[in-house]
Amino acid sequence: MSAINGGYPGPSQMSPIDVIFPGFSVVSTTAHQLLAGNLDSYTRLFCIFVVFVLVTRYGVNYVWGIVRAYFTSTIYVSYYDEAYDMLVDWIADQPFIHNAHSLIARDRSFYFWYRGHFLILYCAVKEHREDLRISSIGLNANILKDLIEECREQYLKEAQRKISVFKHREGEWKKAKLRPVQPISTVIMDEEVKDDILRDVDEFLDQDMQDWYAERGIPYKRGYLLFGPPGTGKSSFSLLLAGKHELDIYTLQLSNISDSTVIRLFAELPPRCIILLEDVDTAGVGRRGSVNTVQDGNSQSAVTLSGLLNVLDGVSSQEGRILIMTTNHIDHLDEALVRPGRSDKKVHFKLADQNMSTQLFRTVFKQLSNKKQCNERYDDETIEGLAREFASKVPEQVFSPAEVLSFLLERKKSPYDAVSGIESWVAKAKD
Ligand SMILES: Nc1ncnc2c1ncn2[C@@H]1O[C@H](COP(=O)(O)OP(=O)(O)OP(=O)(O)O)[C@@H](O)[C@H]1O
Repeated sequence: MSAINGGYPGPSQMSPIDVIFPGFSVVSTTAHQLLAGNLDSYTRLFCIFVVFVLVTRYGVNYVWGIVRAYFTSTIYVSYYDEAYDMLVDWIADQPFIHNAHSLIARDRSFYFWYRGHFLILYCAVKEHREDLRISSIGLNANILKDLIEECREQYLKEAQRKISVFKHREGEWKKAKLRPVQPISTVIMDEEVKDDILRDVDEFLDQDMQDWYAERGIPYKRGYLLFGPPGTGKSSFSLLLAGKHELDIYTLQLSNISDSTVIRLFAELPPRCIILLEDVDTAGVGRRGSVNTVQDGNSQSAVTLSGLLNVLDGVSSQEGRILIMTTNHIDHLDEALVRPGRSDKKVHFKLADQNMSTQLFRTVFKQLSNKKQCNERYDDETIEGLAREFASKVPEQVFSPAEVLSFLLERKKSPYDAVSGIESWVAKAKD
């Protein structure tokens, strides 16, 4: 034994130097034996292998630890920092990540190039929250500052692409949520009808238009009545219209509100905004004489048609406000509500026809570049053929776009399943 060890501590014995350089004893013992040449060739090969493993295991880590400690710049982003959300949003769009949430679920490192610099992203999970650390080689931290700045800019740009939706609560407007702005093309409807209303809104919001109205003494406001069966896209269209023009949207359910509250809420509207009155027919204000009685505080009060008309015509509802009323039953509405001046344009939202079913199919199964797909990749031609086949099996004007979309979403993993399942779904739905 002593001949083999040659006076050096064996692998099982720890020398104090092992604390500083783990594995030192093993390496030095082996090296000594090799240099002494008193081993047979198999043992020598084995020793070389062990040395190699140890050097790889400890040496690389050790050198990397030194580089990290003394030759890298690092920024730490805690879960509670504002920069955390910005960074995670940015990471989610990077090609080296396929799913940002899988990144954030466990301890791991990612290596990537950013503007010609090699960066390391490390995610550390601590007590159900994650902290991020990004390092670059070199002592100049400018590249990390640039990265954070880019994340911030992207984040702010995205926030701008969200619209504020206000709802009324206890007689006050409350910001309900920020909604991401999607293109209005995602609402599928007759293209001519859509173009017509979009052109009308564009023209109304044109910069010179306010003066044009003022010079002629015409109140600067515009009203639209969107009518059609449930689930045909009336509310979605209104929200996306707000997004398109970067306007805040104020939504009002008239069914539990009094005249005095409506007056107060309209008085608080900002100059340029959209006010959305949903399902005006169900509010009890659809026709003259009908009164919707509600509890408002302690006193019995009700929103009335005349009360609503006064508010819509009043000064507080001018200055560039767009009124959108939606209803499932245009025939239930009083003429006064439908007439031009209050409803300048009436837009019919229809049940799905063949063209709409084809477009809904495309929406669900189209391939998005750089985005993770939840279904297998199919080429455009295949999707196009399947979309036409699918639409030919959906009867015209029977189902709402919401119903067709919901059917497709349940089968979003396979366009073939959607095509093969549509006939039995239609038959069942018609029963
Ligand atoms: N024309 C459409 N194009 C695309 N998606 C649609 C369309 N219509 C409905 N949808 C889908 O159905 C959901 C419900 O639609 P939405 O609330 O806009 O319908 P609505 O006509 O306002 O219904 P309601 O009359 O019941 O208020 C939407 O979130 C959207 O996903």
